[in-house]
Amino acid sequence: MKLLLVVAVALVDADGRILLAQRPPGKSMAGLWEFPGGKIEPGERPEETLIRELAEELGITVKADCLAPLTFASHVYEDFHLLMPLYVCRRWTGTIQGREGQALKWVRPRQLRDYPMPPADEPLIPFLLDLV
Ligand SMILES: Nc1nc2c([nH]c(=O)n2[C@@H]2O[C@H](COP(=O)(O)OP(=O)(O)OP(=O)(O)O)[C@@H](O)[C@H]2O)c(=O)[nH]1
Repeated sequence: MKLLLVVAVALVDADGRILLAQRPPGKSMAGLWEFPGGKIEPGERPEETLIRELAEELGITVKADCLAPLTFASHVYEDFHLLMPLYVCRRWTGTIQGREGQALKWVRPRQLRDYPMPPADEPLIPFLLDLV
């Protein structure tokens, strides 16, 4: 089975809320809420992937040393195995905007379970509850 490496980040604001992005219609798992991020392109370091994805998806600038590793997801989907490191970031520059038409929501860790997420993400929630 194919191993898919995706890198994601929990952006945390000054109130301890976490940013979720809603997968747009037409994509797999449309409507579910996920952490910003994406697939690692050949030759990229995971931090570079996140820096690129955060600029493309949200219009913000993040430095590699503001990305702290938190945990990872390992989940079997129907046609691939997802391995997804999750970073935490509390510092960025620029104003967050959904540049790909995706809805965005700042969510308190205790409210994360109110937002349907991809199945790979559910085991990550306790780590976020501990963090904030
Ligand atoms: N960015 C992100 N991707 C996630 C999360 N959880 C999760 O299962 N994934 C999966 O990881 C893959 C990320 O792909 P992507 O974000 O780069 O590309 P994409 O939306 O076009 O995916 P697609 O090829 O399934 O349509 C998707 O299969 C997505 O469903 C998450 O919290 N954040």
